[in-house]
Amino acid sequence: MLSVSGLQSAYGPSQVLFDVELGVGEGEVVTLLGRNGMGKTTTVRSIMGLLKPSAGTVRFTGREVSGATPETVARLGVGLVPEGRQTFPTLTVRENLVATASNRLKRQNPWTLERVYALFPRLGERAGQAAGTLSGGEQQMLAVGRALMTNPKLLILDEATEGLAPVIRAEIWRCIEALKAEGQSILLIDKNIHVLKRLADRHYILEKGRTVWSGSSAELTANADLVHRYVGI
Ligand SMILES: Nc1ncnc2c1ncn2[C@@H]1O[C@H](COP(=O)(O)OP(=O)(O)OP(=O)(O)O)[C@@H](O)[C@H]1O
Repeated sequence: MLSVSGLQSAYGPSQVLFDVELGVGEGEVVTLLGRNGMGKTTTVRSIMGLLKPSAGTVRFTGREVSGATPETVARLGVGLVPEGRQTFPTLTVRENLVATASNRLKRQNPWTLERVYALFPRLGERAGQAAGTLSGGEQQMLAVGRALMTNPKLLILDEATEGLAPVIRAEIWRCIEALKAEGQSILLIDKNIHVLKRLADRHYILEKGRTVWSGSSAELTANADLVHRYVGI
């Protein structure tokens, strides 16, 4: 579904990605791991068309999308929950959810307000409340709900549980598990490696803008020194 190969990206003169390789198959949950500043968010920005790669390829559902606009990438079916949530603060929860909603890919059983409220009952209870007045955890749920309302083929979550209270974090994990059970393809960036080992099928580790390791959850578990070296846990 998503295949990234030899990806290089820079911010002006400063090169950040040197050789990123990663892939997400249909119905797979895949993680991108690595310490702070190793290039995870830059990889996501490059996939989404928010940053134009200087070399390498990004293919999504068989189409080359390196250099495509964010609108094109979104229209092809990539939904992003960006780092820092970025919901529309003055719009209500409901307005946020419908603002970018679509089912362009004609998915059966598409996401609707009702389905999002069933997944996150707190959002239903606060449907008429301005997003800016929600707690951090509720805003995160809204960011996930908003991405789902675009009915993406691939959902990318960049640090979706960062800074959340454990109970809220658990709710986000529960939601991701439910999405996985439905066959949703997901690329996850997160630091909760213990949860990720249980939840995800495969993992990639980035070190200074390069993919230095990839493998299954069992392989990751068997390589505690690897995790310590590259992820710092
Ligand atoms: N807009 C920018 N301009 C210049 N350099 C940037 C910019 N954004 C990020 N960088 C640099 O690119 C490198 C990779 O950053 P990136 O945000 O991709 O890392 P990350 O692995 O996602 O880390 P984190 O977990 O801290 O978000 C860092 O050295 C960072 O300082």
